[in-house]
Order: sequence, then C-alpha cells, then structure tokens
Amino acid sequence: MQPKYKRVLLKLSGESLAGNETHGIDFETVLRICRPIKECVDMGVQIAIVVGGGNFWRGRSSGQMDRTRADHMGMLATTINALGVADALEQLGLTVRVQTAISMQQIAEPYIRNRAVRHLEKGRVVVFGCGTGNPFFSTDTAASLRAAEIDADIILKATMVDGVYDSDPKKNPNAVKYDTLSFMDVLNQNLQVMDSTAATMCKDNNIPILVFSIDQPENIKKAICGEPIGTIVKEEEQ
Ligand SMILES: Nc1ncnc2c1ncn2[C@@H]1O[C@H](COP(=O)(O)OP(=O)(O)OP(=O)(O)O)[C@@H](O)[C@H]1O
Ligand SMILES: O=c1ccn([C@@H]2O[C@H](COP(=O)(O)O)[C@@H](O)[C@H]2O)c(=O)[nH]1
Repeated sequence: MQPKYKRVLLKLSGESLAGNETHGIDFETVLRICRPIKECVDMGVQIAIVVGGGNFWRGRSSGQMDRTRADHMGMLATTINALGVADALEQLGLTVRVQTAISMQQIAEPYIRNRAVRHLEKGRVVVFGCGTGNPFFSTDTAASLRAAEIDADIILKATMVDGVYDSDPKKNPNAVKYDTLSFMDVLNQNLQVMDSTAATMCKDNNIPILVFSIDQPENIKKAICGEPIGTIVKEEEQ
C-alpha cells in the first residue's frame, strides 16, 4: 500500500481509547490504534492528531453544570487522552510533541502553528490537546481548525461508526450508509456525525473529511492509502 496523502489530520474519538470499557483509557487499545500510525509515518506521511474526550467527559452532557466550566473539564479530558496517545506513539519508536491550546507548559508545548508545521516536516507526530481552547466547541471543530492552519490534505475522522448514515445508526438499525456526501448534505440533513461548525469550516476551506470506524485500527492505514472505506464528505464538484 502506498500513501495517497502527504499531510493528514487524524481525529481520534475519545471513546475509542476506552477499548471494551465504558470509560477511561485502555492502554493496550491505544497501542493497537497507534501501530498503523507508526507504519504510515514510516512511509513518510506527516500526521497531526486531535483527540476527543468522550471517554471521560463531554461538556454538552453535563446536565446542570455551568456549560463553560463543563467544557473546561472536557478540554482537560482531551489533554489526558493526548498524553496517553503520545506515550503509546513514543513506545512504538516515534518522536512526538503534544501541543495544547490552553497553556500548561510543564506538561506540553503551547500550540504554535509554525512550530507544529516544523515538527511535522521533521517527521514528528504532533498531538493537539485542549481542542480549540474555547468552550462551546468540539474536537471535530478543533480538527477542522488545525487542519486548515497546518494545510492538511484531509481530515480522517476515526470514530465509533463505519461512516455517515442517513440517521444515527446507534438509534436506527435501518439507517443507510453513504459512500460520498457533500458538506451541504451534512448540514441540510442535520447529520449529527460531526457538528455543523466543523462541517462549515471544512466546507469553507475545502478540506475533505473521511469518516470511518476505528474498530479495526488498520483502517487508519487504509484511509491514508486511499482504499475505499467509510464515507467521504467533500465539496460538491462544480
Ligand atoms: N447520521 C449519522 N451517521 C453516523 N453516525 C452518527 C449519525 N448521527 C449521529 N451519529 C453518531 O455520531 C457518533 C460519532 O460522533 P461523536 O461526536 O459522538 O464522537 P467522536 O467525535 O468520534 O469523539 P468522542 O468519542 O471523543 O466524543 C457516532 O458514534 C454515532 O452514533
Ligand atoms: O474546542 C473544544 C473542544 C472540546 N471541548 C470540550 O471537550 C469535550 C470533549 O470533546 P469531544 O469533541 O466531545 O470529544 C467537549 O464535549 C467539550 O466539553 C471544548 O470545550 N472546546
């Protein structure tokens, strides 16, 4: 398999890091997810990663808490995950830098765009923590923002479903999967697989998103090599 893309933004679902558990990090699972990442870096692909926080905390599900504070907790959760992923990648022999959108300089670099790009050019993996650094956003939006900033070829959204369906497949067993969609389809049909802010950012900056299942981590390599998996969301061709 040969890589199709030179620089990718990989969005890893937080939930996927829990393996068979409902919460937290299962490090063996994280290592399994990181092995194909290592293979792709060895093939010369530049990989930046945004990690979700759903295995620990989602601000929008916090009930009666103040939303901003709940989102601060969610951003900290993404940073715990970023450190876990960085550790696994390092154990596999990669050089990694964690950059956070909220400064916590004793444990990670602050997010500096040019520095992130330089790390990628040197073959280092960059893992972004704290999402965008702002409440009321998601790590999908962080992925679209960072992808635009670092000029990534594509966002690879590795998640708990194997693509985008006409309705949530976890709620509707008869949901039908799409192979290709436009961002307008996602927005007009209100498909909840990513939030509308993320979809709009990708649309405006013409960054495609491939949504695929992380259940089989080798899908990461298949996605990077352009094999037909998941659902590709991209701008309509004129
Ligand atoms: N139309 C749809 N097609 C596919 N999945 C959908 C759809 N609508 C809702 N979903 C849900 O979206 C989920 C994926 O997005 P979600 O934001 O929950 O997780 P994530 O971004 O991968 O990361 P995290 O686990 O960190 O929150 C799927 O598990 C699925 O149940
Ligand atoms: O830019 C951001 C990104 C994330 N958050 C908070 O973190 C959690 C976890 O992220 P997921 O995308 O849901 O996995 C999210 O629910 C928010 O509470 C944020 O505030 N800003």
